[in-house]
Amino acid sequence: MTAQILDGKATAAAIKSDLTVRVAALKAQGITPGLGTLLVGDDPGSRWYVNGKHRDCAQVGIGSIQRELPDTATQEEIEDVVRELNANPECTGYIVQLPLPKGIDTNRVLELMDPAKDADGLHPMNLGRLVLNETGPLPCTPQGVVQLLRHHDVEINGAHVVVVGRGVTIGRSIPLLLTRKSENATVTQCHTGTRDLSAQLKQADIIVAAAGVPHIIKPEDVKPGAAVLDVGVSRDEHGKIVGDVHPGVAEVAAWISPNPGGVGPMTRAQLLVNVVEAAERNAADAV
Ligand SMILES: Nc1nc(=O)c2c([nH]1)NC[C@@H]1CN(c3ccc(C(=O)N[C@@H](CCC(=O)O)C(=O)O)cc3)C=[N+]21
Repeated sequence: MTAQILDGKATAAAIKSDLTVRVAALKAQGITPGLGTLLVGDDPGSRWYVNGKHRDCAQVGIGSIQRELPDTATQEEIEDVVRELNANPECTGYIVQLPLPKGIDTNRVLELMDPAKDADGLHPMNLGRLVLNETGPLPCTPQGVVQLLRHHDVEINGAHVVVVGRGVTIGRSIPLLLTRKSENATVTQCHTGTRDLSAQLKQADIIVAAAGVPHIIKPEDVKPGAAVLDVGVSRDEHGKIVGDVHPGVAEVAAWISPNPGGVGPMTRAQLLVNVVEAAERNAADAV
């Protein structure tokens, strides 16, 4: 058996074409959504991701506001840009590209953001709203995972999902999304303290691998017919992406997300969804 592909590129393209229509409707009401990005330092990977986000914006008609600081920037200088983006009416949503340089208090920066402009869904207010089942921007990669499953009609209702990883941006919020009544999954969260990861994985109908450990998910640990999502991004010595999922898993699983081409494009699409939905909420509030 060879697994079917959870095609993140195609799914993201479908989401973007829907957003193009919604952005046009907002513009007809005199509202142009604008995504701001703050990039601190000149890590080439981070720069590439930020540029990709602005390319996506151009495709769907969202404006771009780019801010950059050198990696020597102080906490104060970073917070000044955050205050500027909070106040800037052209910026309807923004992200502070993570990670920030060593010595910067990231949580303080995130808390200073206007929660109504939080395009990443990582502000404490918005993570709290998620816990409380209130509407708000959702964390991009976790919601990208949910949408990728939904788009391919993979049964989530009643499924046993095993998440590997507990990082703040991804692993920690995936169970919050998947255990909502609308998704109705049963979730086991595994991490480096899990005693017998292999035994947990063998129980899973759906595996979400967000450990950042190359090939931690091996074919012998996957139940035949499972869906496996590869969120991990490590690099080999040639700079090529190595995921958390061993390629042999494709022979056992029913569904697999390629990496690249799976969860990455979905993360970017969800960022745009958050920007457009925030603008739609503002438009509704203004009436
Ligand atoms: N505040 C903040 N929000 C983020 O969402 C955020 C961040 N900081 N810091 C860095 C990570 C990384 N990230 C990616 C997004 C898309 C792809 C993506 O589209 N990748 C493509 C191509 C990958 C390649 O070839 O290099 C793919 O998977 O097909 C990858 C990585 C968002 N991040």
